[in-house]
Amino acid sequence: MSEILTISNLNKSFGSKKVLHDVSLTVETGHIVGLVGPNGAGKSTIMKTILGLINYQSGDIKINGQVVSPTSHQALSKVGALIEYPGLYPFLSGWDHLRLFADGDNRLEHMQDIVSKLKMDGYIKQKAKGYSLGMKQKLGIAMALLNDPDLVILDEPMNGLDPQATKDLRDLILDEAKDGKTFLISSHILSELEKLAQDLLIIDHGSIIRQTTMSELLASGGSFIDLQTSDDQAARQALQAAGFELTNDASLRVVLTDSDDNAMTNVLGTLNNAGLTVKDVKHEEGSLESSLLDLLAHDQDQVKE
Ligand SMILES: Nc1ncnc2c1ncn2[C@@H]1O[C@H](COP(=O)(O)OP(=O)(O)OP(=O)(O)O)[C@@H](O)[C@H]1O
Repeated sequence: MSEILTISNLNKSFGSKKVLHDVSLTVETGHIVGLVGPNGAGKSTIMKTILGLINYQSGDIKINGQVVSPTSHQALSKVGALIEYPGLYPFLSGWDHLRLFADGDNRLEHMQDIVSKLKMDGYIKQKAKGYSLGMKQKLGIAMALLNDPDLVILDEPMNGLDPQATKDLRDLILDEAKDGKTFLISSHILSELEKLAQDLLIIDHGSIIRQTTMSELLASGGSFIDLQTSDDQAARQALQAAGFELTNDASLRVVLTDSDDNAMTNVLGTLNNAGLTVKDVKHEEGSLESSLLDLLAHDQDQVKE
């Protein structure tokens, strides 16, 4: 496997405020990588430094082995990006925007192709000043993908997209990744990222607290049995007395361990023996959201110590 992007010991301050602390990460060629973390953690700042849009105090950013900085852009010729909101000219049409950005021999073909894939045919010839948030966002994504980049950096690309447009974008990203393109995507819509990303970079307070794969993180989130009974308080006591681990929240949730193959039977048997009626039961796998919240809570505890 080769790495298309490597960042080593990146430090960035705005005035006296330090926002990136020794950030080191790698992005494998052809992978879809999610960059996740709380508001203000430093996701956009990392993306902007990768794109040479802002300077940094120390560290090293390389794309395909070439250094990137505000004064060294060569490697960025094969990078497409959408950061925050796309800067659009209100009196030009979407098609005009694409024409301004399109490069290479088959540019008209590429433009039509991306317009069709993102289902923008109906309004692409209209002036951008009349576009909705989602239409603008799609145009920004189209511009990022237009010139067949090797690496695509998307900051909150699902912002403003309706469910159909979100699915269209997901399918497009998955298709492009199959053809070997690499994506670095930040998003707060974790359920969407869960369907897309195979690798994850988790950032908190300007530091990468974990670089992992989606499957590894989800597996670490465990699985559960969620229950509703005729008397949840009595059910909690009966299950705890029988040795089951329960989560501390208000719901009645049994934590499953790998070693317990008959957990469902045993849980239901325990409740039955206690004379309780089970009204609802669900087997739930850990989600990206729950795994991430656990990790961030753990990081907060370490910051306090
Ligand atoms: N131009 C700037 N001047 C001063 N501080 C800035 C500037 N840009 C960002 N910051 C600060 O840097 C920190 C990281 O911001 P950044 O926008 O990278 O976070 P983020 O993870 O993208 O957040 P969000 O999820 O809210 O978009 C924040 O504390 C922010 O206030």
